[in-house]
Amino acid sequence: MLLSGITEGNPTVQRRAMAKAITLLESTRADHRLQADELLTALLPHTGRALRLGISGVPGVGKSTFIEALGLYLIEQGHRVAVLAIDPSSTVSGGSILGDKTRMERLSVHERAYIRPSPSSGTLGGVAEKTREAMLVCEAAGYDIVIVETVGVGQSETAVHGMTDIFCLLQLPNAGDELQAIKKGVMELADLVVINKADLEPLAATRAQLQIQSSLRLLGHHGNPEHDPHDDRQWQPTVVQLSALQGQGVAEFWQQVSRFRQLQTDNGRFAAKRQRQAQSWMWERIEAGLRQRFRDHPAVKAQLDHTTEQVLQGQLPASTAARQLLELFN
Ligand SMILES: Nc1nc2c(ncn2[C@@H]2O[C@H](COP(=O)(O)OP(=O)(O)OP(=O)(O)O)[C@@H](O)[C@H]2O)c(=O)[nH]1
Repeated sequence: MLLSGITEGNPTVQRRAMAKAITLLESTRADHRLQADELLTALLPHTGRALRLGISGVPGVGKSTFIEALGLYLIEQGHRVAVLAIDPSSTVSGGSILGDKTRMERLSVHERAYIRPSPSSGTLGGVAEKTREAMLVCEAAGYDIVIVETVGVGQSETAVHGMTDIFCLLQLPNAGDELQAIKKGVMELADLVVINKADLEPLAATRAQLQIQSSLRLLGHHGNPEHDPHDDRQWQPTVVQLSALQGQGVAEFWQQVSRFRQLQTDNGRFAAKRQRQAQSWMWERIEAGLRQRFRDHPAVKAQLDHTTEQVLQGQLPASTAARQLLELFN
């Protein structure tokens, strides 16, 4: 029922089915998880056709303004747009700052848009897993552009980068910010850097664009040794200027995204990246699952505190402790 509601339902039925499916995916009950896995497997043949776009940037850089402008532009072009979010703070506070519907007032009420806030509990890995699964639901429902948004802090950017086809980093025009991004290692993740609020400081925006463009050339794409900065059949990370507030530069931004898609499809990297992502996703979840089972194992549970204390007191080498605990798990 849920399956046909998602793939074939009229807009109202579909929206309800999507919300139900995503709630099911986010549930922690074991029986729900079984149903969710069945649903995902059934949905899989209907997925994979959307473009998955990751967007990050520090609070205040203009993500919501940009996503709203981009979303409305894409809808005008005939697309259907889903917006999902990974908010690391939600895992701590239980509340979500991202994906709040009031932030994108026009987009959120549009019938060709679907906006879902960040799942609000669990580890970052868990939250990312649920978002990735929600993305599949959106794709099965025929949304051909899926935007996954995150704030420019911590590991959440790596998570979003790991589930999207193209990763865009929003930056402010004033100098200095780009250096921070380079330091944090986020710049290497970016396929496309957007200097937003270019209307406020046009000169600074141009300066930032040039600076970042040359840093990106130095960094090499994603630290990938196979990347050749002179090969025009490969995507070269690009910097664009934009004013989300005035809607200026949105079409140019989309042109770049389309060029990325075309180029990377032609050279085989688009498909290869998705395969790599699926594989590392599988391993990440296996590792997370094993860690949880290890912690829940009765014999390990009984011994863990004591052994940890011994390691802390310098009475037992950490590696020996690990071996002993793993022995108990066996
Ligand atoms: N001048 C100008 N202001 C902008 C532009 N884009 C966004 N703003 C303003 O910047 C402020 C922050 O924008 P948001 O879109 O809420 O920023 P955000 O990054 O989504 O921030 P959070 O929603 O807190 O994560 C708002 O007051 C916007 O109106 C722009 O291109 N030019």
